[in-house]
Amino acid sequence: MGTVDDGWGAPYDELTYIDAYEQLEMALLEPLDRVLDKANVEEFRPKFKNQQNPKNKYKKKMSADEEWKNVVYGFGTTEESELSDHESRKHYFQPPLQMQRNSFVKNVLMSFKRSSGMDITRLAVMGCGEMSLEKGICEYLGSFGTINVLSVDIDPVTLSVGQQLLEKYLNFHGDVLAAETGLPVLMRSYLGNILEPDHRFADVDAIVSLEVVEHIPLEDAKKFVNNVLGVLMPRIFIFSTPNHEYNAVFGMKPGEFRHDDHKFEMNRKEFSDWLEELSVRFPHYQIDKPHYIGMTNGYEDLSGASQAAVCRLQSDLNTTLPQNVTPYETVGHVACRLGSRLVAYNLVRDAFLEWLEKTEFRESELRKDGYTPYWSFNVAHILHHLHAPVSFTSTIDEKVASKYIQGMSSQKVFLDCSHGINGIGISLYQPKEDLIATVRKNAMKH
Ligand SMILES: C[S@@+](CC[C@H](N)C(=O)[O-])C[C@H]1O[C@@H](n2cnc3c(N)ncnc32)[C@H](O)[C@@H]1O
Ligand SMILES: [Mg+2]
Repeated sequence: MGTVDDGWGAPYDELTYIDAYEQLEMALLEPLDRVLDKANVEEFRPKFKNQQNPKNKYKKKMSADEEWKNVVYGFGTTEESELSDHESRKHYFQPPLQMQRNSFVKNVLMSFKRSSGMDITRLAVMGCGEMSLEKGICEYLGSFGTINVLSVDIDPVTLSVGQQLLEKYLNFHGDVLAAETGLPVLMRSYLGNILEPDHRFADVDAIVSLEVVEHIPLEDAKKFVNNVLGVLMPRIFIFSTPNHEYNAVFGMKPGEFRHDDHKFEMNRKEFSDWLEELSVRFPHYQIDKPHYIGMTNGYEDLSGASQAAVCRLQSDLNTTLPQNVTPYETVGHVACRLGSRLVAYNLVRDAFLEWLEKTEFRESELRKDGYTPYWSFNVAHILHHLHAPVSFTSTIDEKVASKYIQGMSSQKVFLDCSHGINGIGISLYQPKEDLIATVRKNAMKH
């Protein structure tokens, strides 16, 4: 890999890409420690909490909250008001709070990558839940220089839902992701308790844990954070938790928690005191003052709905956790195939050039059914000249390859599907040398 002058993108060469793809395919063949029962995503949505505790679904919510919504937005009760998770009533925040938290993480990681000049090769998400963050940031993973994402959660049902939603997302956005710059990313999920450190999570550059600590008793939550900063020691750690004072905005009574499963909620002073304590205890981390996420007009004095900590490792310390400490079980893996379009394009280009050099254009094979005499060639034959593992070449579609060839030849080649195959046509009056020169010139840059 070359150096990046402005800290963005990554000028990987073809070989690096192909190697990465090959490694990815191998990793996807590794057996999982456990296969999770497939959870029913439809039933599970919209909130995991209701699913775990179906009674909550029918609990009537306070009217103060509904009144507030009426006042501010002029609409009445919706299904959302039946949710036990107050903040997820999306009308409070535009964009939704969850999305704002994800983009906060994206921005912090982007600037961390830029200022440190180092790739965030491995990124871990602890208490990943439905993998909202994973979905939200996958298109940026190339800019971070990420090739591995590790996600862990203790709840197999949530994890199964997360896996399914992530896979759906990756498939649906496959084309966009393929056009992004970056190496392919292996996204692996683990079943485990974040209170127990696992060496694979000690070996990462960044750890993110959004809205998780408050779901664990305070003492354990502190133990978890101490483990991250003292044992796992990532280069950057980001975690968030609700700002309890902000519950007033949702029309909640003082002391009432935002979510039934919360074991504690902190006000701004408690959270900032916690971060002070951490700074003293872990002097090798520089810990920012709390960041606030999710604002509502008229409530500026309450700062924001979520409070987040950003901790950056100051010295070149590494974990002392032994490699054989791996309590988490691997339960899934999926590929985010960033950059594959560029690789495919350049491979097709090399194949086309090689084919052009080796193929004789014989007079006897000229077709005369067109406006001018031309040769028609089967694209499949050109693709025999692809030099890459089958696992990759098999993902290159013939039709798409024909379009690439048409583009790289500056339209000096035309698409010819008139003979029942994916073909390209080359006119008798198109000099071969000129065609080769054009294709050489039209390399797509990483
Ligand atoms: C409110 S959800 C947040 C999910 C996700 N981070 C997000 O931002 O959407 C909290 C998650 O923490 C997980 N969790 C709670 N205690 C845990 C533990 N001890 N180990 C691992 N995960 C835990 C829960 O299963 C749940 O999925
Ligand atoms: Mg929560």
